[in-house]
Amino acid sequence: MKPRQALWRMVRATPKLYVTDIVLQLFRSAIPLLPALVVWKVLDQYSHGSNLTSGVWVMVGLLAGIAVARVTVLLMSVAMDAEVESAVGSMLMRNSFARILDAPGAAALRKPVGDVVSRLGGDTTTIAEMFVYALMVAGAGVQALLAVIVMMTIDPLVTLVVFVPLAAAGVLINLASSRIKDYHRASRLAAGEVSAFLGDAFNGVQAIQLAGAQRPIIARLTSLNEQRRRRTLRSRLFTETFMVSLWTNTAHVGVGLVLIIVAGQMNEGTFTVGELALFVAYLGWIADFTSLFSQNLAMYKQSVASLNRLEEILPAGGSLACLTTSASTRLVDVDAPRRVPLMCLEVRDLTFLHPNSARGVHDVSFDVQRGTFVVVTGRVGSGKSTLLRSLLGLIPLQGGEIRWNGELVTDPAQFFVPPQSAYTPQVPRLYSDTMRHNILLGLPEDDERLRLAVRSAVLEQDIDHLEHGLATLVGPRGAKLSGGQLQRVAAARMFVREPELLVFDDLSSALDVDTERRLWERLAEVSGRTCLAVSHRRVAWERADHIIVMADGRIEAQGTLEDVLRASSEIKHLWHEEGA
Ligand SMILES: Nc1ncnc2c1ncn2[C@@H]1O[C@H](COP(=O)(O)OP(=O)(O)OP(=O)(O)O)[C@@H](O)[C@H]1O
Repeated sequence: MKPRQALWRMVRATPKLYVTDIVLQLFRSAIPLLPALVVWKVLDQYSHGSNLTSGVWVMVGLLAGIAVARVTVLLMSVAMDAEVESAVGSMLMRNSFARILDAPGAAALRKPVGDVVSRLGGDTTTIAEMFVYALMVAGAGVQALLAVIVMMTIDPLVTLVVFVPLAAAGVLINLASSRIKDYHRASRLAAGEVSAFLGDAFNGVQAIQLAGAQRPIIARLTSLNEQRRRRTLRSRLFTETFMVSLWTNTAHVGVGLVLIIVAGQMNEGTFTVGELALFVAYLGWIADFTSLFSQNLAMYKQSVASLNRLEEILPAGGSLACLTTSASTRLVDVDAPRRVPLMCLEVRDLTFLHPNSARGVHDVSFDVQRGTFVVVTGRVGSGKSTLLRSLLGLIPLQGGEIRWNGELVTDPAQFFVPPQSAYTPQVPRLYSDTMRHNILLGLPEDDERLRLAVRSAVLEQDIDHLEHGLATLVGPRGAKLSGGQLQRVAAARMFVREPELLVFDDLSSALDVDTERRLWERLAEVSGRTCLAVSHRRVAWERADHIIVMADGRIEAQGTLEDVLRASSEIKHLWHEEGA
């Protein structure tokens, strides 16, 4: 789909809004033409010897009435402009978000987070402003047309002369239009690079400090900022200063030409003072239209660049068509899935290889029965996380099938969410909010349920020691908590949802042995809980009903602890390492 078609699709999505705005724009533009008409007629009557006293009062009355109408329409149309701007901006943001969130959970963004945020903010604003300007230009165009018609009825020759310099400027602007797009693209790219760099720097503050790399980081930021400054300045100078001044000055040349041509006619009495007043006033409006038109042309070119930039952040398969669709998205009409009590989860020949390393998991098959504790173990890089992620639909399955009580799960990403399952990744994400809100994450307040979840996650003592308990703010991404606390807040977030299947990816990395042991003990306190957990600790293996040992992306052995200790050299190795 071409950008032009995509923009038109957005108009068709909410036609009433645009029609209302354009009607208001027509009034907003037509009313300012009236004062010059009044002044023209009054001055002409005066030139023909009428009494000015009564005419002045009529003129004042009419001008006052026009002024009131003008202000009223102006206020209404400004309010409607804001509606259009927010409709366009929110449609683009909502659709971009919906597509990004529709991608498998663990799929990486196509651009750094900072750059994505910059595009969602800056580029959507560029497009939304272009729409508002386009509607203003439509009104101003009708205004200019009406002005030209009135001027033509007075003196066609003088009117045509005015357009010669404007036409020349139009050709110049057309020649420059591709440069406008390139300059805008370069300036937005530089802004995105600064945001992306800042995002990465904030994420890696500790690494930067440990490496003593503050100076080079600041130097790099300074150079990126300088590049952004230069490119933004070039883009603005070219579009705003050069183009606007070209149009406005050309219009002024037109006024000069009118004055030169009509000077002789006024002497002869064929061009009146009233007509001159009207020409000068209307030329001003025509100049405004041409200036607005040139700005809008520039904005259109910038919007095309911005639309392409938004398209670039969509996951594979995303296009301009999905950015500009008016169909409601999952973001607004998502329904909580119906609980389907788990009896047996069957995984058969599950395969996923990471595209850039060709490593992952091959032909993995196992069962998880209701109420059992299944532990996945293996050395670093043996495929444990990939196994959990592909099972849960966070990365797309390349082969194999998953059955829940015998029924094929066709879309794991949609299915493996609460109340069916909940998952704690190796590095859980918390939000800059209170501990309570991080655990509930939108669930209705229920103190008893919360207390049980906190107990199951072995978090109660930590909360008792915090000054504000559950109301403690955890800081950005939970930065005020230790790694172990962070893991357990995320675990409590799972428990409070009481899912059919609890999935943990490697609590051992952040918890000491004793805390991990207590967590598995508490897991068993509530009967019927089913859990699939990655762990390489004896405390987990000893409680496990079933152990899956991974080696090089395949299952080396599975069964009870006794079974796997007999059959697997991997777990023997890990067992001795653990003991040591
Ligand atoms: N995003 C990725 N791109 C390319 N290869 C990857 C990616 N993630 C993992 N791998 C590779 O896939 C294999 C399995 O990785 P995985 O993270 O599943 O192992 P793991 O057993 O969970 O390791 P750990 O104990 O360190 O968490 C490894 O060889 C790893 O290098």
